[in-house]
Amino acid sequence: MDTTAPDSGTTSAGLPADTDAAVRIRGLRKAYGDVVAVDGIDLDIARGETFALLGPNGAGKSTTVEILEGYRLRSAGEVSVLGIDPAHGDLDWKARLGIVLQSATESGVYTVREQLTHLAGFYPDPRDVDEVIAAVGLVAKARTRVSKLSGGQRRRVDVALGIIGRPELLFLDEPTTGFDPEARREFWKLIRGLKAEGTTILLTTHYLDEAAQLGDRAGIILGGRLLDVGLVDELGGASARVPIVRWRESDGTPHEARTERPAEFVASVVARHGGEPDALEVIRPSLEDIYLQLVHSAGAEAHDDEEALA
Ligand SMILES: Nc1ncnc2c1ncn2[C@@H]1O[C@H](COP(=O)(O)OP(=O)(O)OP(=O)(O)O)[C@@H](O)[C@H]1O
Repeated sequence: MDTTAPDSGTTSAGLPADTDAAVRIRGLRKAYGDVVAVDGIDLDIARGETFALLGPNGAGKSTTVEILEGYRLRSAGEVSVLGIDPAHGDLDWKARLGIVLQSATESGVYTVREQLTHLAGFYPDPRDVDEVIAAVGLVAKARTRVSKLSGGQRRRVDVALGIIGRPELLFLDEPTTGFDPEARREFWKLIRGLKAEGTTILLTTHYLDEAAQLGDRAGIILGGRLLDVGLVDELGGASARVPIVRWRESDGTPHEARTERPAEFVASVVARHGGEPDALEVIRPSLEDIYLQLVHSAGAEAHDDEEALA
C-alpha cells in the first residue's frame, strides 16, 4: 500500500527537505510502557492538502497528531513537519502551526474578543480578530466571557484560537464535537476557505460525513497501524463502492444485493414481483459504510489470527 502523497518522492535514508510535503512520517512508533499506541506509520501529507485521519477510539490518532504537534516524543521513527523535526521545533516553527486540541478552552474569565486579541499578539502575521470572530459565528458573543458560552460555542472559540495566527498547517482534532448541524456546515465553509488560501489541514474526526466533505485524502488507523490510505472517493478500492440494492420480499423478509448493474438488477426484482417491491432502495456506500466495512473486516482478521495462535 502506498501511503505517501502522489507527488512526493520517497527516500530510504533520513528525511530530506521536501518542499511539497507539509508532513513526512516514516516508521513512526510510540509506546506507553507496554501499550503500543502507534506501530510503524509511514505517511506524507502534501502542502495544501486536507487529510482526514480516521479510526475508532484508542486507534492512535491523537498520539500521532500530538507527536506531529511536538507535544509528545516518539519512541522511534522519523518525522518532519514543515521541514522541522517536531521534537526540536522552536517558537518560530510553532507560530506556523494552528492547533485545535480535543479538549475545550479553559480560560473562562476573558471575553471571546480579549482571548483572541491576546493570542493574536504572539503571531507575526495574525488574522484580523473581528474577521475570525465573524468566521466562527460568534459576533453576538464577542464581548461574552468564555465561561458563559455553551459547549458548542466554546468549541468555536477553540477553532478561532487555532486559526488566528494564520497557520500554514492546521491540526483539527475532532473540531466539531458539540456543534449543532448548522454550525457544522458553517465550519465546513470556513475550512474550505482556509484550504482555498493554501492552508494544509490535518483533521481527525469521528464524523465520516465531515471527512467526506472536507478531505482530499483520508487514512484509517487501527491498532496503531494505517489500514488504508487514499483519495476520499477511492478509499477501500472499487469493490467497496459497488452499489447496494435493498428491498423487501412479499413475505416481509429484507434482502440486499451488491451489483455493478443496479438498474438491470432492480428490473429483474420488479419483474419477479410483478410490480413495485416494498422498501426498494439503491444506494452507493458512503464513506461511513466503507469505513465500517474496513474496520470490521480488519478486526475480524485480527481475531482470527489470535485464535490461530492460541
Ligand atoms: N498518556 C498515555 N499513557 C498510556 N497510554 C496512553 C496514553 N495516551 C494514550 N494511550 C493509549 O494509547 C492508545 C492510543 O490512544 P490515542 O489517544 O492515540 O487514540 P485515539 O485514536 O486518538 O482515540 P480517540 O478517538 O478515543 O481520541 C490507547 O490504547 C490509549 O489507551
